[in-house]
Order: sequence, then C-alpha cells, then structure tokens
Amino acid sequence: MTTTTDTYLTRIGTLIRDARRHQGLTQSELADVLGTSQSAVARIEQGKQNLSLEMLARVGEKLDSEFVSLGHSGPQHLRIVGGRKLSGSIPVKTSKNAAVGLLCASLLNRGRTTLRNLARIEEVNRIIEVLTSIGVRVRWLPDSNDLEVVPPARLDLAGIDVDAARRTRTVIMFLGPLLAEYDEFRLPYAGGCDLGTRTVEPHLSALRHFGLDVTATHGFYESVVDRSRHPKKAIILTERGDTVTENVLLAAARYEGTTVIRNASPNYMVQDLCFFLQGLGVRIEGIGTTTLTVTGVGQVDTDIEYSPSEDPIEAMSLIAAAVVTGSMITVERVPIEFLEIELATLEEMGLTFDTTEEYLAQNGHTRLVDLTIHPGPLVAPKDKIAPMPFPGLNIDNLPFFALIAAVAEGTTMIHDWVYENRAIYLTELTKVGAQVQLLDPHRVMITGPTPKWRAAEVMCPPALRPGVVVLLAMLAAPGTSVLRNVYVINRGYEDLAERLNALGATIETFRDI
Ligand SMILES: CC(=O)N[C@H]1[C@@H](OP(=O)(O)OP(=O)(O)OC[C@H]2O[C@@H](n3ccc(=O)[nH]c3=O)[C@H](O)[C@@H]2O)O[C@H](CO)[C@@H](O)[C@@H]1O
Ligand SMILES: C=C(OP(=O)(O)O)C(=O)O
Repeated sequence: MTTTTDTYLTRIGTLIRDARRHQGLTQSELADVLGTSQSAVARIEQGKQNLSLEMLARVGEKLDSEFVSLGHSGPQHLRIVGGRKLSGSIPVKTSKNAAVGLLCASLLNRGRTTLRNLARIEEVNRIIEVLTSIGVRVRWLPDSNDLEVVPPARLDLAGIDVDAARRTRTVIMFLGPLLAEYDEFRLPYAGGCDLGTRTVEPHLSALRHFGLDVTATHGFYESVVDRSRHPKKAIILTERGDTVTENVLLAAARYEGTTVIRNASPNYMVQDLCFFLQGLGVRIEGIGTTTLTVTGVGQVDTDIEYSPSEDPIEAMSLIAAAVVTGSMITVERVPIEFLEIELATLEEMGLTFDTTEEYLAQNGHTRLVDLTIHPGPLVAPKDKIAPMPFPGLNIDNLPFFALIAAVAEGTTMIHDWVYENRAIYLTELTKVGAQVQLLDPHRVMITGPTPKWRAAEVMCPPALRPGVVVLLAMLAAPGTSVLRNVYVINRGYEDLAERLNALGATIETFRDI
C-alpha cells in the first residue's frame, strides 16, 4: 500500500534528482559532498530512504536549491542557470490578446468555431473554464493547439465559474456578445494582472449606445438591456483601447444596422477579431484604421475556422532574450507590421538584424518575417522611450526596453504613462544587478551597461511583462537564479521555459512540496 509518506518521499526524491542533474552532478559526486554513498543517493532519489530534516537541509545547501522549501503545493517556480549564450531559431506563437477576443467572439456564433493554433496559455485556460461553466462545449482537438467551441442554444449564465472569471479581465468582453440575446444578466468584475486601476468606463459608456446599462454591485456587473436604444450616431471612444474597441465590435456584429466606431484601436488583436467577424458575415470597413464601419447580422449559425496571427509581444520578448544574452538567434514568424517602431528604436540604439522577405500569417492578412538578431554593443537612445496606442511603440513591449536599456551604454528613461504600477516592477531588475532608478510611479532611469549581472532569488512580479523581463535578465546572470510563482508568465506564454531551453537556455520548472 502506498502511504502519504511514500508519496512525499518520492516527490522529494524526484526534486532532488532534478536539482542534482540541473547542477550537472552524478549521484556519486553528490554522495561525496554529502559524505554518504552513491547507493544512498539513489535510494533518496527513488523515495526509498527516510530523510532526516538535517539531511534535507544539507542536500538543499549542497545543491544550492530551494526545492525543499515547505509550503502548499501549487505555485510554479523557475530555476535558471544563466550566463549562457542562446542560438538557433524559434517560431513565435499566436497571440494571447487575439485568442481572448476570439474566444469571446465565439459566443456570437451558434455554429462551431474552430480556433487554430491557439496558444495553450493560462489566460486561455481561464476563459475555457468560464465558457464551460456557462454551458459552452469547448475541447482541444487531439494532438493539436486547435480549439473547438460550440455554444448551447441558451447559456447557463447563473452557473458561471466566478473564481476563473475573476482571474482574468477578459470577461468584460462578454458584455458585447451577451447583450444581443440576454435582456438581463450579471458578470463578475474583471480581474487580471496587478497593474493598478484599469478603467472599464469606456466599455460601459460605448455599450450604452446598444441599450446596455450596467450597475456594479457586490462584485458583479448587473446588466440590463433597453431594446429601444440603438447606435444612431457614431460611437466615439474616449480612449483608443484595444478591448473596448473589441467589445463594441462584438456588440455591433449582431446589430442589424450600421455602427461607426471612431478612435478605434487598429491594433493586432482588433484586426484579428475583424477578420474573424468578416468570416461570420459581418461587414467591416476601415480595418487597420481608427474608424471602423460595421454592418452586423441578426443571427450567426455557421461553422468557421480561424487562425489568429503571431504575437508581436512574444516576438519582442524573444528579441530581448537575444539582446540581453548577447546571442545570435532567429525569431521566426515575426508580425513585422506591429513591431516597426520597436525595431526602428532598436536600430537607433545600434542593434543590427536581418529580415527575410515578408510572408503572410495563417489569417491571410498579417505580414510576417523571420528576423535574425546580431549581438553587438548598444547605446542608450537620445530620447525617452514611451508607448502609444497602435501605431506606436506597443504598451506591452515597453518593459522589454528597460531590459535592453540595461545592456546599452548610457542612461535611458522609460516612461510608462499607461499603467499605474507597471514601471515600479521594473525596479526588480536591480536584484539581478541592473542599475534602475525609480523617478516616480511611471518613470524609471536605467543606466547601462549593467556592470555585473548576478544570480538571485526573486518573487515574480504580479504582472506578465515585468515577470518575463526579470526571467530574461536571469538568463544573462551567471549562476543559478530562482524566479518564484510564475503564474503570470504562464498566463501569456506557452512553454516559455522549454522553448528557451531549445535555444540553449537552462531553465527548470519546479513546485513547492
Ligand atoms: C486582452 C488585451 O488585449 N489586453 C491588452 C489591452 O488591454 P485593455 O484593452 O483591457 O487595456 P485597458 O483598457 O486597460 O488600457 C490600458 C491602460 O491604458 C489606458 N489608455 C489606453 C488607451 C488610450 O488611448 N488611453 C489610455 O489612457 C487605460 O486607461 C488603461 O489604464 O490593451 C492594453 C494596452 O494596450 C494591453 O496592455 C493589454 O495587453
Ligand atoms: C497587460 C497585459 O494583458 P491583460 O490585458 O491580459 O492584462 C499584457 O498582455 O501585458
């Protein structure tokens, strides 16, 4: 009979084995430093040896490892052996942000929606949980990243998985699709990364044109639809936000009339959503501009397949990985039209790279290239680096410039005017040796090149991009670093550790016992 003790011993044994291999030690070598025999180490690793606390502490110390930290099993951590060059090629996956918009859009369709090549990421998992809880049939097709979604005739909105919904901000984009069919409904408040307050007011005021009235009470958006109200005049968005534009598109898609949206975001995820909606029969003019004219359809009952485009933010992350480790790598399937300003800025900093001829993404529209980064010295840009809604330097790419600035000669100012908290997290880079000074909650000054990257144990910042930035800095830092609780990274990147390992990185995932 297997007891709980056996299970613990086996799990501890496996962690010890992994940590030993990670350090490049044989069982005999570990046995030597522990003052024991190889067969004892073998038994420990197989979970067949009762371990004293003292022995556990010694093993942890010798393996320079946190693997025996006691706590609830759950959060995933990364152990990174840094200071190594990367090489080879890596394809960019499709974007989180298009995926979440498309999943919400699948609610518009009574038929079967198949989303091809979706990134298998935690954010998508949360939405799948929410969709499943309200009665939508969702399944990954065998051996693929293709997701099939079939909504029921009537959604079970009362059954919504509130916990899953609260872990993402995406549920706000259920408002647009739901208002076409439901006169009254409630949705949990939107959550997501901890980036400070993010307004939903632009969503609510834009959707009022379609009769939607929302009262926020007790953690829910209580929604009522007044069917006598229609978008008679152009909807002017007060912010050029991505998801607010998508929400209005989703509402307009089922409105049998013409909606004009001004100050619309022309960003990549909005374009993907527009192409998908066109596939459902919705007429949309002005894709890629700030004025969208949408003529909706009453009912949609069609089987549709769609493949979103590659993620410009993941592409930027991989470019940053090459730059910070001084490596030559080829990033394949880079959506070049959404990285032009980033690349122009990097060129001004001295980066050299080659690109192939352009080719089209699976969506038939987005222009891609393969991009080879050549390592070389960089200089700080003459002006501050600040984001703008598309077409501008992407707001989500800004944190990667903090990392790149840390390897460039001189001082760079990064100005994140968008998010209340995000720039603050960039100071975490000081833990691995970067010289980062916080001027105020929105501005950091980075002085490079970093004299000496050093390995460290860091709690992952509770925000996706700053989390990845710290991870990439750890790739540059010789020695073993630990990045704890990387859920936020998994929210937006599929198998990032494994994929970086395929380029020659040494990153191991582990959990507390
Ligand atoms: C699922 C998805 O697609 N998420 C993206 C989307 O989130 P989303 O569309 O939800 O972004 P928000 O609406 O929260 O906007 C982000 C912040 O920018 C501010 N703001 C935005 C536009 C503008 O013209 N003026 C302005 O001040 C907002 O007040 C907010 O503080 O856009 C963000 C900004 O590009 C990205 O970081 C997110 O990755
Ligand atoms: C802030 C981000 O996304 P979200 O809107 O999902 O929080 C991001 O992708 O960096």
